[in-house]
Amino acid sequence: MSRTTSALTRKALGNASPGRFAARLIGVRKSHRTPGGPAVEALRGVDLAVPTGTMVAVIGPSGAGKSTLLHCAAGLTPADSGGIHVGETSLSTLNERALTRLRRDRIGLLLPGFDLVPALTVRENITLPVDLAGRGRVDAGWSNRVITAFGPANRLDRRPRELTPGERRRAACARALIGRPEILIADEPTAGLDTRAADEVLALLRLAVSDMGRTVLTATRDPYVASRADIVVFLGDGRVLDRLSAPDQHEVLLRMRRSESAAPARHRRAER
Ligand SMILES: Nc1ncnc2c1ncn2[C@@H]1O[C@H](COP(=O)(O)OP(=O)(O)OP(=O)(O)O)[C@@H](O)[C@H]1O
Repeated sequence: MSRTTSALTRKALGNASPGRFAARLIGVRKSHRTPGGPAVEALRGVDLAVPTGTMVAVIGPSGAGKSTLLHCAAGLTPADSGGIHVGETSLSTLNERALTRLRRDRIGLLLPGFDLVPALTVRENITLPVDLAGRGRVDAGWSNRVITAFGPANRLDRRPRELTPGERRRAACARALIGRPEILIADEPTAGLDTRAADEVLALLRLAVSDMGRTVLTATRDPYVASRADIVVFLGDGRVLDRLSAPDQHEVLLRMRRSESAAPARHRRAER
């Protein structure tokens, strides 16, 4: 993206009318500092808009900055510079307490390592966030919809170890949806699953958008997963390299290859 286009994109994103976007990142930069080592620039000025009621997939190779982007969008990691908005709220205006409340009330998280609690049943796992936050915050109708969306009713009173890996991931997905979040942020939601199980998880994410009116921001390395999104954003070396609407898998693969071959040249230019 040229400097002028990027500046225009930032202006457009910054002026976006309220409600149109569930999340916006405007010129976000983020470096990771390691003790004694050089800082790693994970995001180098990322502009990204996630339209309300869509599924947006960020795709890129390992180290492209996908997880850092998702963590910044979720308010889990502060950006070094740039703007991050969830709905109309600018994260930089929030203190730690308000940020915690925003994450609890408005964002659903499906992140690696967010495993189910082994001692609880599937139903208890799914409703855990609302039970911890205090009953009554979410209406029974919504809870029932989410529990039904998880899938087989006869699995609800089982422990996580009795489920298939796909069912466990779907339960984690339902748990992320139970608080009726404006946006569900899912990092590699199908990682480690076979095609069938991955399809079941993707079906639930699609349902969250089409039937439940949620917005999904996800990250993946898998072109098939990305092709199930409404918009695909290609990330490489901490930059947005390309975007694609209404993707098909073949086109995602083509653009991935194109982005990957363009990235080193871009990188070389930036270092001069
Ligand atoms: N906590 C951290 N400390 C130091 N460097 C980090 C940290 N987290 C990420 N990085 C570095 O930042 C860059 C982007 O990492 P990130 O995990 O965001 O990429 P990714 O696209 O999600 O990769 P993957 O697909 O492998 O998860 C990488 O070079 C990574 O090594």
